[in-house]
Amino acid sequence: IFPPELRFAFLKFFNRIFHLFSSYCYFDITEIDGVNTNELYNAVQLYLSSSVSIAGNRLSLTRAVNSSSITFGLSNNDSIVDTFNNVTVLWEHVVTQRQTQTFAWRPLPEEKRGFTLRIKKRDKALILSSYLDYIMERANEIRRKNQDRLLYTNSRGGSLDSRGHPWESVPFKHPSTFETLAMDPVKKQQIIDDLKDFAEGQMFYQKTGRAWKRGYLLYGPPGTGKSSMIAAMANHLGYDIYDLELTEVHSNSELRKLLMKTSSKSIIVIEDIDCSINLTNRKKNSNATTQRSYYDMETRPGTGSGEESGSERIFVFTTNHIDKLDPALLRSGRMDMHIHMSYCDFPSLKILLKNYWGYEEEDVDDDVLKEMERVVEKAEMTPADVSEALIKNRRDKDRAVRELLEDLKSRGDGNVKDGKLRGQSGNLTELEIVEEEEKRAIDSQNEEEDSDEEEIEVKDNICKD
Ligand SMILES: Nc1ncnc2c1ncn2[C@@H]1O[C@H](COP(=O)(O)OP(=O)(O)OP(=O)(O)O)[C@@H](O)[C@H]1O
Ligand SMILES: [Mg+2]
Repeated sequence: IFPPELRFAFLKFFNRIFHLFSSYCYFDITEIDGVNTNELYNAVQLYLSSSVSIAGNRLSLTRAVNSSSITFGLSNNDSIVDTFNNVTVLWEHVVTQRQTQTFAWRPLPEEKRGFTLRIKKRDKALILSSYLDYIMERANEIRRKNQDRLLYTNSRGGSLDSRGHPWESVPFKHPSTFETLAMDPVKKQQIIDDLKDFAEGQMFYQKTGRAWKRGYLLYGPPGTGKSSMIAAMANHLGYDIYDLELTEVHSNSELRKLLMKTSSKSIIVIEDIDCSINLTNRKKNSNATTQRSYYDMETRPGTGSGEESGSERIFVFTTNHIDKLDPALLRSGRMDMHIHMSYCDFPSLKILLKNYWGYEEEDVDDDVLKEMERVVEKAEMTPADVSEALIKNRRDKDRAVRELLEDLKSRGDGNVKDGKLRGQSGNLTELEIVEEEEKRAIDSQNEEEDSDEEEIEVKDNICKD
């Protein structure tokens, strides 16, 4: 009845009035912007799939290629509430049918999808840009965590692949997590907290002008979980692992190339660092410095990947013999945390019982548990040994536990008899002497570190002034 022009004008007018009185503003984020895919759309989708307490009763599920996890999403025309900095916003997923195209170079999907964000007008300035930044950041993180990890190795001894990369990669599927890692829970939590502070510390590193890196030294006998710890770190953070085989590196420039080709948010691992040293010492001049400088080198401006403060790297070194390490390697700034992985103690034993048998503390006979607590440290069994004992009798849990206890007892008695442990007299045994020496070596390093740190602080202050 009305001519279309009039109808349109009326609608426009009505809309304007409506918006004038509405206390909300709306932002449309369409999936396809012109012909390009809108990155923000994907980010919002990922973000909503994880961080919002999902209350909608219809969710869509997706699983990406190369991923082992499933993500939830908002179904068509559903909405969801989110809060950011105490501001509440509403997201709506809007899906409409697209008009059929007669011809297009690149056919568009039949449905037109988009998110509409509703924010109170008075909150707009407060949060909009920081909220969107936050969403992009979270989405990247989720993307990384959903993807399977990669393990890179330099076993080709310096030769490059067809694309000029010195690293070879395979999917990394180590199941170890901090939950399954058997070690003192307090120490474990310290490490988790340290990783968290580091991963979230970009601002700190930028502000202080320090390279965004952290070094961990894991030491202890074989089978105590050093490699498992590295896997747990990678799984926890969602980082890839670069397993750097130093014996395959022939020069500093080669090492530099390798380090330059590592990506940000990765863990660079150098296992058995004491063995690498023995080997490299043979060729004195070029390589004696190698083991020390790889850690420093990567972070010097101009030698890194070119995006210094934004590129985040964790170095992990492992050794069975901390006493054989070059003292300079233990010095300030090179290792931020020394982590002693040791024989199975009672808390670790309980974790292993839970891993393998699903045992909670109350499931195991009280007397057996007490007996285990009494003997486990004397037995000096590694978590690897205990794990082995636990899976030996897969079909008979009770028997497995009984046999493990017997095993612990006999080893413990043997150790006491051989005088390997602290005897009645309180004298230190051979083993403990080694441990004491390790501790002393580290303590003296720490002291040096402290004084070095003071020096750095002074320098920092001078710079500030
Ligand atoms: N702390 C632990 N928590 C859980 N499982 C462990 C632990 N330590 C060892 N294990 C078990 O033993 C196996 C071997 O351990 P892992 O390779 O981590 O030891 P390692 O300290 O790296 O030894 P090496 O010095 O020989 O490299 C692991 O795959 C795991 O099943
Ligand atoms: Mg190992």
